[in-house]
Amino acid sequence: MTLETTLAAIGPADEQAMAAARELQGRLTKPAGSLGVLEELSVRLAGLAGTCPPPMPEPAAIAVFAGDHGVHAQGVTPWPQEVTAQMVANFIAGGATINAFARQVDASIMVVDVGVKIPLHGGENLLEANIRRGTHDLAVTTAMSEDEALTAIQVGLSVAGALVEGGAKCLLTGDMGIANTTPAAALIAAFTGASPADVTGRGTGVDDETYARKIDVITRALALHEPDPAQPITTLAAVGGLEHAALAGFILGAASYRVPVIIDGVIAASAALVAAALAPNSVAAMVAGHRSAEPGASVALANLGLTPLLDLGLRLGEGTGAALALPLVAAAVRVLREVATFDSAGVSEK
Ligand SMILES: Cc1cc2ncn([C@H]3O[C@H](COP(=O)(O)O)[C@@H](O)[C@H]3O)c2cc1C
Ligand SMILES: O=C(O)c1cccnc1
Repeated sequence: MTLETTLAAIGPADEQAMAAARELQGRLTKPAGSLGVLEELSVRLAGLAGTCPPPMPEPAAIAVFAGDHGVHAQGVTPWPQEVTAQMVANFIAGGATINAFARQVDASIMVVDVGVKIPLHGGENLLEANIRRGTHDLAVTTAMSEDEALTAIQVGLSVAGALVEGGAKCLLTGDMGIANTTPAAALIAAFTGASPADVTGRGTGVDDETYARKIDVITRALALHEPDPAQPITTLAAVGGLEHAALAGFILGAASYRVPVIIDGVIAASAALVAAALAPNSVAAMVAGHRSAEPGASVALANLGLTPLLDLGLRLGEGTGAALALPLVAAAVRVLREVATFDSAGVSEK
C-alpha cells in the first residue's frame, strides 16, 4: 500500500456499531457506566471494527522501530549511541524488558532497524530496513530529507500490513533510539504549539544541566526550522527521527486495516500526532496504553483526545507501557462478548 492509498482508506468510526456497543453496555449485568474508561474503550473498538462486539485483540504483535539521532551530538542524553544497536541485539536475544512483558501478555515482537548507526546482524525477528545510519543533527539542519521520512513511513506501513495479513488483531508500538525523546518533544511542540519547556522531559533520567540543554536545543531547532503543523511530512523531516516516521506509518497502517494500535510512550505519542495530521480519522484506531512520565506524552494525548489506560510512572519506551495495557484492551472487548444481559441472566433491573 502506498501512503496515498492508505490515507484514502482511513475512514471514520462506524457510528452504528458504536451505538450498538453503548446500548449493549446498558443491558449487561452491571450498573451502566460501572466499567468507566473500559466501557468507552469498548465502544471505540466497536466503532473501529464496524461491528459489535468487536473481535478480541488477539493475537497481538509489537513492532519495535529503532534508529539513531544526530542531535545526540548536542549532549541531550548521557548514553552513548552504540546502546541503540546493543539494545536491538538484546531484543533479538530476548533479554530486554519488552521481551519479558511480551512473554507476560503473549504478544509477538518484531524489531525493525530503520536508522541504527551501527550495522546489525540477523535474527529471525529482525527486519533490516535501514534508511540512513542515523539522522542529521536537528539543531543545525533538517534531521532527514522528506524522501527519507516518506520511506520510513512506508516501512511502518508495510510492517503493519505484514503483521495484520499474518493474523495480528492488535498492533503495539515500540521504539529504541538513544536521544529519541528529544525529536519526540520537538515534534510534540511543533504539532501542538506547546512550549519546549512544557513538553521536554528527562528521558533516560538526565541531570538538571542536560535537561536545560535539551530544552534549549528544542527551542533552537523550532526557531531554525519554523515547522508548520499543516505540513506534516516537512515537519517530521525537519525535527523528527526515522523511528518516529516509521511509527507514524505503522499507526496509519493499523488504522487503514481498522485494527487497534496501542500507543506506548512519548515517542509513539509524537508519531501519533504525525499520523493524525496526515489522517485525522486515524485517531479512531489509537488506544493510549499509558501515561508516560515524559510530560510531552500527556500534551500529545490530550491533543489527540485520548485517555491513557495506565499511569505507572513508566519512562522506558520499547513498547513496555503498550504491552502492559494489552490485557485491559482485551478485557474491555471480552465484556461485550461474554457478559450476560439482565434479560438473559434473569437479573432484575432497578
Ligand atoms: C539501556 C537502555 C534501554 C532502553 N530502552 C528504551 N530506552 C529508551 O531511552 C531512550 C530515550 O531516552 P533519551 O532521549 O534520554 O536518550 C530510547 O532509546 C528509548 O527507547 C532505553 C534507554 C537505555 C539507556
Ligand atoms: O515514554 C517513553 O516512551 C520514553 C520515556 C523515556 C525514555 N524513553 C522512552
